[in-house]
Amino acid sequence: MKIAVFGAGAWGTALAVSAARRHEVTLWARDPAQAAAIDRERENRRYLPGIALPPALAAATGGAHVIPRLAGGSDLSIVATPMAGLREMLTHLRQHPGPVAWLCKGFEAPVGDADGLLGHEVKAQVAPGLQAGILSGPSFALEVARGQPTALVAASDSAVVRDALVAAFHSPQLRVYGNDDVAGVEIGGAVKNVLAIATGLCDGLALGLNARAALITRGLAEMTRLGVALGARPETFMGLSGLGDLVLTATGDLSRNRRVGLLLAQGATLQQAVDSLGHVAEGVYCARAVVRRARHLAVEMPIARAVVALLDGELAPSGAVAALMGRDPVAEG
Ligand SMILES: NC(=O)c1ccc[n+]([C@@H]2O[C@H](COP(=O)([O-])OP(=O)(O)OC[C@H]3O[C@@H](n4cnc5c(N)ncnc54)[C@H](O)[C@@H]3O)[C@@H](O)[C@H]2O)c1
Ligand SMILES: O=P(O)(O)OC[C@H](O)CO
Repeated sequence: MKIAVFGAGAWGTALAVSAARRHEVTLWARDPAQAAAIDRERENRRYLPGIALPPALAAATGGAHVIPRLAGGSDLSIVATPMAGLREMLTHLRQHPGPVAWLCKGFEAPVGDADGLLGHEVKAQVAPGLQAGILSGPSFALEVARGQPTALVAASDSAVVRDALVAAFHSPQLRVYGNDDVAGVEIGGAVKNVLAIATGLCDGLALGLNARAALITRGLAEMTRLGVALGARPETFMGLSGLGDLVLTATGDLSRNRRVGLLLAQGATLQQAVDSLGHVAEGVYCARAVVRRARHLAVEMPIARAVVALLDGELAPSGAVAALMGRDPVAEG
């Protein structure tokens, strides 16, 4: 099949590499110099160094006007930008019938009094006719690019989209499970980023393994509460995009979000932490949206609130710990 991947960061490149072992893949980079370097060097040295690109992967560039044409010539289009680029990409794809899937894990940053939206809510606003979904789950780009065993979840209310994602990416190295709980899969992928900042902080402060297990477990409870309030199924949070991605991101040192927490614990400023990554850490950008939506729905999310207070400089790392541990006793649930 023919697959177009829009966005040549670490994750778009890794999935393009994985699919190009069996399919014809075009990897679109918005920066012409980056596209030329990828084609010349047969490697994405800026975002995924050390991974050779298969011959069936071609780099492309060009302004927004080429996006509908590339999508039209493909059986599946993948939006591989961070959450901040999803709205614009879907706008360029609004006349396209699909199938389309995005990879980003987050909420849009809130604008004014409006809530920050999940991917499917952005799609409903800008491209309501598009057959679309999300590919998510516990997956570090480097491991997927190396062909290490990984399981993903393809979420869409359209069986056409789920089937296209399975046909494109399922392989002996990569299992792709279908799910029609789009909101649940999106919320799992977004909230785990915020919680990974918290566990990075916890480990950076050497608070211990008990503390880390408590954060993961109580974080999962927060994620599930928000998800159910937003219409997701509770069992989704026991799956790949809930517990699975939370465990990976909260404990795996390849995680950029976890690294933000580790760096803050060492005394770095948020700007220093973000600058040192060279990649997006979505938890930094969506934590406020998570907390705001929770507040509007009267959902209690103390860990996410502590992360926002830390990111906003209202609490120091030690203050965030004290704020969480000093809360009144409550029943587990
Ligand atoms: N890296 C991973 O292991 C991984 C795994 C699963 C999901 N994700 C998610 O995939 C998304 C992309 O992550 P990544 O690791 O590829 O990020 P990255 O930082 O490695 O690369 C981001 C890419 O998007 C481009 N970009 C940035 N802002 C843009 C915008 N507004 N419009 C268009 N293009 C833009 C950049 O030029 C770059 O090519 C994130 O939401 C991330 O949470 C990442
Ligand atoms: O590096 P992170 O923290 O953005 O996490 C990458 C993936 O989302 C893990 O599934």
